[in-house]
Amino acid sequence: MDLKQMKERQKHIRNFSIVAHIDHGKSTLADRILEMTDTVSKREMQDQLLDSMDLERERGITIKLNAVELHYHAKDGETYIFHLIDTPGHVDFSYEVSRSLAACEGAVLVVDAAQGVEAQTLANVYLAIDDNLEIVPVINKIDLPSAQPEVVRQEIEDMIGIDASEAVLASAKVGLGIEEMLEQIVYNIPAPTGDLNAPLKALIFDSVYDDYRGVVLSIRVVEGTVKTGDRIRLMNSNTEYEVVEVGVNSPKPLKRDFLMAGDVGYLTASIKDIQDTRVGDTVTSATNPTAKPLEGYREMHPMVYSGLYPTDNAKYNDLREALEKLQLNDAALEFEPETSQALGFGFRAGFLGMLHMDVVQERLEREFNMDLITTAPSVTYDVELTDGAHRVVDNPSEMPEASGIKEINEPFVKATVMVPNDYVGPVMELCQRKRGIFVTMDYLDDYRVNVIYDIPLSEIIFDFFDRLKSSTKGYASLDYEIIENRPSDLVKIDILLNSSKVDALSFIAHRDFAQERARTIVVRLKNVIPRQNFEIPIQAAIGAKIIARTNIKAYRKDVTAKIHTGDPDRRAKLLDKQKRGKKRMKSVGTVDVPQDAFMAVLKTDEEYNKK
Ligand SMILES: Nc1nc2c(ncn2[C@@H]2O[C@H](COP(=O)(O)OP(=O)(O)OP(=O)(O)O)[C@@H](O)[C@H]2O)c(=O)[nH]1
Repeated sequence: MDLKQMKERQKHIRNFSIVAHIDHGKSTLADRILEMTDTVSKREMQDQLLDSMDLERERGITIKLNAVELHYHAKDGETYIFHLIDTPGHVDFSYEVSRSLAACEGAVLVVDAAQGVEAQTLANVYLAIDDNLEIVPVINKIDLPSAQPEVVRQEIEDMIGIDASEAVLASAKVGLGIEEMLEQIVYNIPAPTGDLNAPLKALIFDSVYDDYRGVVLSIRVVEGTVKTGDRIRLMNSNTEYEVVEVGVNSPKPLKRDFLMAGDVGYLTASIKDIQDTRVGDTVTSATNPTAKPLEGYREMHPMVYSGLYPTDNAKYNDLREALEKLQLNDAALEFEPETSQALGFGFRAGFLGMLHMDVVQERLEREFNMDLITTAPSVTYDVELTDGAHRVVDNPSEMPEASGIKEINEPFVKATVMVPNDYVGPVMELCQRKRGIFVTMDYLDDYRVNVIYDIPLSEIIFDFFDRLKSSTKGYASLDYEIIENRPSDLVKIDILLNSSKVDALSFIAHRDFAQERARTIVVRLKNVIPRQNFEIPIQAAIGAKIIARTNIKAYRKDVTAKIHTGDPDRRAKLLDKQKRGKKRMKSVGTVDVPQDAFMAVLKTDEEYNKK
């Protein structure tokens, strides 16, 4: 292809993302686009094709971003090359959103015609506006009887401040408005303009590890071109490789001769060392390098930490390898080795939020066959000691002795809850119960309010979101950002099983709630730890002072007798069942402790209320 042809091709490229609040229909809309552009044959069409991980399909949420190349035959008779980059909508994953937006010139903004603009719609669209992307508004789900497209159109104008007079009225479900949206993408989103003759400059916006090909980089070429055999350099890690293959996802990988400025595709170069590739890094030519790397991504910092331990201690190295591979396409995941007296060798891992934590744990179990014990999540505390020194504590068991502490500071977030008028009461009640400090309340229109509170992050990460949803019949939406550390009157509570302290069960609570919580937790532990042939006392203590206790009674008769059955098949089955049941248990001293026990600290309010 000569330069003139390349220039012509570049004019026909459109790079865009779809941004929306969770469940407003991004994935369904992406599926319709794939159909309309004949990218996938009907036979291959599987609902929500872009959500490639099983986990995503099961949970119905988009987590990893995916880029596909599509060809659209527009009404003007020309064929356009679309690169569609999917983005997640959940509050935990906004870092992924900013990654995909950096590879685009435009964004399709999807708003549910019945729900209207929600907290995450705003957060995500502002990321796009900050990046100077052209916005194509789409009002989706107009097939719903409760749809109010005109109200929502006005909302987009008032709340986001963009022109929505041309907003596409669509139904991804029944396939309405899809062509109009594709036409608007062609006309409203600008073609990329990167210099085709300049030295190669490409942004790594995602990467995955493939056993055969090594690291597969997802790149947006900003300037120049790249082809098989080129020597490339990763600028931040300062390593060089020879390109083995370039191509696009269509959505299956499709080999190409080259990628040029404006293209979004993949690149492999037999990169075996995962540490070398960093999302946000710039790829350039080793022989003719560009002077300055692209601006990387905003770094994301984990907010929640938990311990990950293999149930089988021999699997420690497998767990490390699995974490390294996951980290490759999950820039926000952090981990470091940790030892626990109770659990042995494992890792302390940092996550963006609870969903992120769940997803990582599930991926470790499914994709890497790990059997894990995870400890209750904790935030990071800044502890000022009496000698003036500061210590950062992300593991409750490492909290220094109370006598050595001057002050404990915990992270606070500014939480914005968008809710219909009628539910303001329950929302405020919930925020107060979670130690929230009221900031302000803004009426958005006649029926909706933004309620703003400063709340300790530790209260948000547990069950706040579930509670918010259930107390507002699902109408509230939440967005939050970390603001600062503030002093709180916090104490560490230790749990003793059979009189010995189990470090992995320690937790931090506000002094006013400590006793109540301790009581709840010992009862929960009693319910989840199986009886053994001796009595097991469970105690909760602050320092040397016991603040709650209960006992797990011993077995009365030998239930193992039950498996002495004559039928060998049946016996094998029973033993097998027993083995499986045992899997997610860890022997702590003389007591077998199941996974549930380590999460007991998370279940809070139901038990309080029951009392
Ligand atoms: N009635 C109706 N339902 C729709 C429409 N589009 C999507 N849905 C439904 O809305 C739900 C959410 O759709 P998704 O496409 O999974 O939403 P999403 O925004 O991709 O969600 P995340 O990927 O989790 O952020 C699904 O049950 C869809 O079937 C539509 O036009 N009309």
